[in-house]
Amino acid sequence: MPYVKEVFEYLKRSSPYQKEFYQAAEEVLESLRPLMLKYPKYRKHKIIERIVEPERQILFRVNWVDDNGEIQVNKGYRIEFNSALGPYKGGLRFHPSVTAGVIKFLGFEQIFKNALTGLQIGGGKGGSDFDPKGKSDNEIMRFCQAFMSELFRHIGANTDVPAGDIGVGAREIGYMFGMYKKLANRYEGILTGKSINWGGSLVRTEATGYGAVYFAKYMLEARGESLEGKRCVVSGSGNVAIYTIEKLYHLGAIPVTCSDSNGMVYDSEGIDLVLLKELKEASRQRLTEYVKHRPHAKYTPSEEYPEGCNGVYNIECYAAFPSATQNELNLNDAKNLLENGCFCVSEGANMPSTPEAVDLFVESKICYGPGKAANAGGVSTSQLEMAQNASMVNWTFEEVDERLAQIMKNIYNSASQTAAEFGEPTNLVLGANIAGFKKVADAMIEQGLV
Ligand SMILES: NC(=O)C1=CN([C@@H]2O[C@H](COP(=O)(O)OP(=O)(O)OC[C@H]3O[C@@H](n4cnc5c(N)ncnc54)[C@H](OP(=O)(O)O)[C@@H]3O)[C@@H](O)[C@H]2O)C=CC1
Ligand SMILES: O=C(O)CCC(=O)C(=O)O
Repeated sequence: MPYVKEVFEYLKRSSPYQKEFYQAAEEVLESLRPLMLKYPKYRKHKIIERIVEPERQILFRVNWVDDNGEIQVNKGYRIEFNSALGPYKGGLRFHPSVTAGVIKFLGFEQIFKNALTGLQIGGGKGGSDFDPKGKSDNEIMRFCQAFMSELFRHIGANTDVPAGDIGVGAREIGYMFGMYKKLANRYEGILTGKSINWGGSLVRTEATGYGAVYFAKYMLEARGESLEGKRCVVSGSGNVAIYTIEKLYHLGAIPVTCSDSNGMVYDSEGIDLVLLKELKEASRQRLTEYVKHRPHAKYTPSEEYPEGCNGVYNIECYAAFPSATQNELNLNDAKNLLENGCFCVSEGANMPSTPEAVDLFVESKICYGPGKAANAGGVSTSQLEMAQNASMVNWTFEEVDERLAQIMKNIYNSASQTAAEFGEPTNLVLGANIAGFKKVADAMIEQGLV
């Protein structure tokens, strides 16, 4: 269909140098071909042309002072992509690799992910090229305050509700919330991922990792399989990776790897979760420390990974949980996984697999859960936090966890039923993209040209 191609060419011309955004947009647009043929109304209302343009993009300067008294300057971003289904919702990423194109890809994915949850949340994302690594706690606080001193005028409990992502966890959310409260003179739910002591929800910390494992469980159950007793590989060692590992243990699986940007750990006896939490959540150390406490485990620096490969995906496993960052799993990695018997890939990270790797997973008909479906547990639980804030109640851990599991099941059902409706029952990329798009597109039509 030349129409989709034209929109894609337009995007490249009008938003130059945003390769991650083109990648995310191309995957969605390609999936939409059968839907566009079946329902001409989407073309009539120019939904594709409208949905690829953010409703608003905010780019701002962030000045702050480091511990040596030097002035530092970073870029801040918030993209308010689509509000057809509710207030803009999506995390903030602090990482030196952040660019306008990275934030745009993340915001674009967020529209469809949030729609899939079935909850009333629109799509947004934000962040900064600030590098939290090696910064003192005071530097982190001053940066977060400076960032919020501009962001506060754009967000609101019913307007735009950011949360965490790479480099933004409970500590950063706390500092940003404090600054918002001071500037706005209001105590309200303008961020999620807050501490339990002052408005957070139980399970939000665990939600993305738990959700990715629940999603794998539902994909496998549909094929008469399970994770019990199975060896699994996990990449990353941040929030998503840690709670993926935790839930894998709950289900009787054996997670044997984790990684950071410098290298990976292979622990054939299973990752020591208490140790990993201590190293990453409490003392913020590198994974090289892990093997000092677990001498039988093997640490491989990333320079020693087989050429063109991510070492994590070279380990024999039944299921893989990419939980670090975009494009961390390429075609070589996908081939290695399949050759080593991997039958299930559930993406905790956003767009961790390259397009060639995605194609191979889809062709091979393994259980493949794309990020916008498999990692939607985080944002879903953020919405549960918003619901608790709005009604001034607190739900128990079990209550939130049950709702999370049910939401992940609904997402799986919606993606797989849509995939079946369009003639490719195992293709959850197709199913997730069409199901998410349709919800947003119908809302856009019903709300008129705004
Ligand atoms: N937190 C959430 O609720 C959600 C997160 N996600 C996605 O999950 C992924 C992980 O996020 P999260 O766990 O929150 O972030 P964290 O900052 O807690 O952890 C990120 C982990 O990924 C590693 N990593 C980051 N960048 C790279 C890179 N370029 N190469 C190799 N490793 C890298 C980090 O290693 P190092 O410390 O060395 O940088 C770290 O181990 C991201 O894709 C995020 O968008 C998706 C949905 C919700
Ligand atoms: O919890 C949220 O609002 C957003 C989580 C997020 O950034 C994501 O789903 O990628």
